Amino acid sequence: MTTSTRGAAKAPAVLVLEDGRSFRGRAYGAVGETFGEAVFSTGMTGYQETLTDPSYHRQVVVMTAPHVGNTGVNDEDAESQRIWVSGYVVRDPARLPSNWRSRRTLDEELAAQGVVGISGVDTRALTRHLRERGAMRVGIFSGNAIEDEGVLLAKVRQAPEMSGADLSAEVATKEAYVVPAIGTRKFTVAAIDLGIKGMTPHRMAERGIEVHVLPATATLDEVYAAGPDGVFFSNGPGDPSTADHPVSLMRGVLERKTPLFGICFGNQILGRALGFGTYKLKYGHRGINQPVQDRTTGKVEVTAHNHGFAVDAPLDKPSDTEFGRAEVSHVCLNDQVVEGLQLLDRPAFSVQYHPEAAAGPHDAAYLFDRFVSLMEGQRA
Ligand SMILES: NC(=O)CC[C@H](N)C(=O)O
Repeated sequence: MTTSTRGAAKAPAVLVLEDGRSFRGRAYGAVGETFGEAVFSTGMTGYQETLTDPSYHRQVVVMTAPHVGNTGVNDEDAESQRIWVSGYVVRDPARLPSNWRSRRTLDEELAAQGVVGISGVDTRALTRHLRERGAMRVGIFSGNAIEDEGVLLAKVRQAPEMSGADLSAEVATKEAYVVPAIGTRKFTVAAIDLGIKGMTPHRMAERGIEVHVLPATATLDEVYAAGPDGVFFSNGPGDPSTADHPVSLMRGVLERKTPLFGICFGNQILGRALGFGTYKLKYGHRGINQPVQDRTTGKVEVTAHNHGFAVDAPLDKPSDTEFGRAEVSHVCLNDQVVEGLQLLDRPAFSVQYHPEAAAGPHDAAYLFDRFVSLMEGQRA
C-alpha cells in the first residue's frame, strides 16, 4: 500500500479526517497512503518509544510538540522490533538531528520502515479539532496517492474503526521467550504478551524476576508450565471489549489466587474479568504528563499514558465481584477516569497507565515493587 522513497521529503501531502476536515503539508517518511485512527500525543520527548509501542498499531499519531526528530533515531530506545504507528503527523521536523546516540534521522527511519507521515501540519489546530470532535479515522496521502479530496474522503470512511478491533494477536510474539533476571533470580513471572513494550520485562528483570513472555493465545496450562510466582498481563492495541481469550485466561489466574499485575490493556482485562464494562474515551490519554492519584496513599504521580478506552467502575465505594471486593485504586485528576484497580481479597491489581516509563517520568515505578510484595506475601 505504501512505497518508500528516499529523499522525497518535499513531495506534497494531504491529511483527510473522516469528518471532511483536511490539512495540507509535505511528505515525511515514506510516500504513499495510509489509514488509521487519528490520536494525539502530548509527549515532548520519547518519540522513538511512542513509534515502537505496539499499542499504537493502526493509529495515526499526531504530535503536539512542534519540533520532532531533534535527537534522531538510536539503536537503544525502541520498545519493540519495529514502528507500529500506521502514520505520523508532525509540525516541524528536525532538519539536522543532534545527539551522541543518534544513528539516523527520523525521516529516514520512517521511510525505511514504510511508515507514511506528513509534516508542516498545524498539529495544535488538528489536536483541538480532535479534542472537540473526538478521535476519528484519518488518511494521509502523498505523491501519486493524492487525488480529488472527495475520493480520498471516501477511502478514509472505508477504513476500519478502532471500536471492535481485536489486534493483540497481530502484534504479540508468536513464540514464547524468556527475559532473564538481572542478578539473582528471586521470582518467575508468566507475562501474557498482548503487545508488550520491551521496558516492561526489563523493569521486572531489574527486580530479580525471570520473565517468561507468552503469546496472546497462551492457555492456562502454558501459563502455569513455567511455575510462575506471578502472572502479568501487558499493554496492547485494540478494543478491550474484544479480548475474550485474555479475559478468560485471567479469570483462571484469579481463581487460583496467583499474584497478578496488569498494565493498560491488562487493566481493562482485569476490569472485564471482574464484571465491569469498558468504553471508548472521546479522545484518550496519550503523553507523559498525566496526573494520577494513588487513592491507597493519597499521593499524586505524573505518569505516562497511551489509552483510548477505559474501565467503567464505581469510584465511591468497593464493588462486590465474583473474586471478592474490588476498588478503584488510581484515578486521573484531569477527568476522573479509572486508572487502576485492586482486589481487596486476592493478590491482584492493575493500572491503566505506564509505570515502565518508556518514555516518561519514573513516579510510578513503585508499582513493580508492589507486584514483588504480592509475590513475597504469597510465599510467606
Ligand atoms: N496501551 C494500551 O495498552 C492501550 C489499551 C487499549 N488498546 C486502549 O487504547 O485503551
